[in-house]
Amino acid sequence: MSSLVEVQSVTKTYVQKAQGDTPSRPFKALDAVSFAMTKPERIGLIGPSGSGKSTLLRSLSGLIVTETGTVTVLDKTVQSAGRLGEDVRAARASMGMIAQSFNLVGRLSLFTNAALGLLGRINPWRGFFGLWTVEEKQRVMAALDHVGIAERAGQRANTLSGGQQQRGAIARAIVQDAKLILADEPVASLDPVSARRVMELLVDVNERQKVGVIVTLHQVDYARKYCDRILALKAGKIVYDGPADTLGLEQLKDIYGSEIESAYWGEI
Ligand SMILES: Nc1ncnc2c1ncn2[C@@H]1O[C@H](COP(=O)(O)OP(=O)(O)OP(=O)(O)O)[C@@H](O)[C@H]1O
Repeated sequence: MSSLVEVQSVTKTYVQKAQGDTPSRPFKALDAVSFAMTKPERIGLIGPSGSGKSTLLRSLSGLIVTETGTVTVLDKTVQSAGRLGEDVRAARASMGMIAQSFNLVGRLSLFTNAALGLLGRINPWRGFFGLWTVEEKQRVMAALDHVGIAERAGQRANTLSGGQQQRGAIARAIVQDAKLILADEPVASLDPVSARRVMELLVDVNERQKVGVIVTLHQVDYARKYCDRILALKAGKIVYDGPADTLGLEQLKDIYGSEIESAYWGEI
């Protein structure tokens, strides 16, 4: 395997609707974005609101199809020149996705939600009827234990706290044996203690299981603390790609402008 993720010159244009006297016009949500992850890293994707973070993350899994450029994950083409690759399903099978909320199927138990990580590799009917083998059950319980919520296995997902649901989504990615986790604002709606626990778990799966992590974060502080590399977007362009600890305050002020005070709690 040459790289976990390779993004080459990806551009995504949306049409901004007319407002008042201003006619509708195209604008680039992603503008010739390129980067690669050659070993399992933790990349924090930061930038002001509307800078293109979610668009970039969603294009990595092919949920958003870009006009130009190529996205490759684990040497499988997710998309190229505006078309999904033939390998996109195989690529997705190795990606664990974690969103800000609604990660789990609310009416199903936590156990079943985590077991859904097995679906890519078993007969879907067996999954549909919950006919898991003993080994599969053990695998699911081990993952729930790993994220510290095994005692909640039988509980309906919609009765779990936000932090427990996020941990359930991480357990599902572990069960799936994901090689890459794509997390879109996974801690945005959590209290600080739950947020810290979720970020620590992402560090843990990265370090112990060698899973690459790409996580969008509103809070720069989390990116600096829990990620080893930061990609900063501004108006659809990458304006910083480097170690988390060398991203300086002046650069941050330049990236965030007036949003800096809500994006960064450190000393300004
Ligand atoms: N379907 C769409 N149609 C039109 N414009 C869109 C669409 N999806 C996103 N955009 C625009 O593209 C830009 C980038 O959006 P994106 O959600 O990627 O930003 P973001 O950095 O994740 O923002 P936030 O931090 O606020 O979530 C924004 O200006 C957004 O309004």
